[in-house]
Amino acid sequence: MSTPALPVLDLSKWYDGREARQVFLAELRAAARDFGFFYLVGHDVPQDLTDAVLRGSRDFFALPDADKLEIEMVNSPHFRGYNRVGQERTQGQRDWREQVDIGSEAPALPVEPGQPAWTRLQGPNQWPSAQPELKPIILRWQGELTRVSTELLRAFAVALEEDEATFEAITAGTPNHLIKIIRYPGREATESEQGVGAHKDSGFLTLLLQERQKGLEVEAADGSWIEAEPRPGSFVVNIGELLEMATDGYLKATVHRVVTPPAGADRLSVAFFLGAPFDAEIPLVDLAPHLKAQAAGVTRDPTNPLFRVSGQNALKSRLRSHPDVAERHYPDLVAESASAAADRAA
Ligand SMILES: O=C(O)CCC(=O)C(=O)O
Ligand SMILES: [Fe+2]
Repeated sequence: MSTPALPVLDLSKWYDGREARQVFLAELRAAARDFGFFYLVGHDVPQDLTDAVLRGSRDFFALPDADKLEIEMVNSPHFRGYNRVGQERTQGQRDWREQVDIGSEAPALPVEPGQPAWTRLQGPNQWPSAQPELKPIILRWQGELTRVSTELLRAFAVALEEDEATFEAITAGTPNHLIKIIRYPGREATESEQGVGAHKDSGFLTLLLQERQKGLEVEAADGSWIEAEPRPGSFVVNIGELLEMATDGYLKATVHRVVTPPAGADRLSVAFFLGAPFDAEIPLVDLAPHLKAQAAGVTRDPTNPLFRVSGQNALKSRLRSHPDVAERHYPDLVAESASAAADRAA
């Protein structure tokens, strides 16, 4: 395996006495500031579970279309379930991938007048009846990755010279997350190469499991693209827009994309996005002056407003990525944003 351009961090150092912890924190700060991306090893997620997740993912995508479409996302007001290739969009362009979205398991809240629209994001997942073994595997995965990402967020707080519990409002109780099981089919190079278009992740932290095919690319400070090849036993970790916002840009959310594999190959990955509970306000960390002096501020993008309430951010991202779900389950909001756009154009 070639030497990776992105740093490799070992989470076992965080648990391994004071000196090792200090080394880990310095590495974490540097990786987060220089790239916003790193590989994580030493995380203690059992290999047999990782293998089962990858096998279960492969088995799902090998099911007949009818079994996959049984859990099509458009059935779900909570944006859970299966999307066919080309169904999802990034920056208005079709992504060449099929995928299943699975969130925190919770009952849907009653839809009542006056409730914010994002309360409709909470709800049950859709599970394929043709593959009953998938649900217990993914629920175990949710538990393990919640443990790792919660611990990482504690480490980030300490690396920022804050109390370990700074982000407790995000991770206490049942933290909010989204798992995306993704398959990128291969394609002739003459077609679009957009597996997923260039974007930043919208949550706090992302932990990505890659199978064997490369394709993930990370934007470097000079605008070039760094390949983040699969490394067995590791996760690729990156910072999302909410952690950038919480730290006034001291930690940064980095743009990345996936390039479609060549015809005849395909690529499998499983992403875990740690978000904040929908009703949580994003905490704004009051950084020590010497850190504040290095904080770049939050990137402002008029086409991508950031909100303090987590659910508002989550709904914004979901409506943008899944216009079919938006039209079926949120017609009021679609009409509202169309008229706001018309007002702006007038
Ligand atoms: O599949 C991957 O490697 C990355 C996917 C990704 O960046 C995303 O879904 O946000
Ligand atoms: Fe991403």
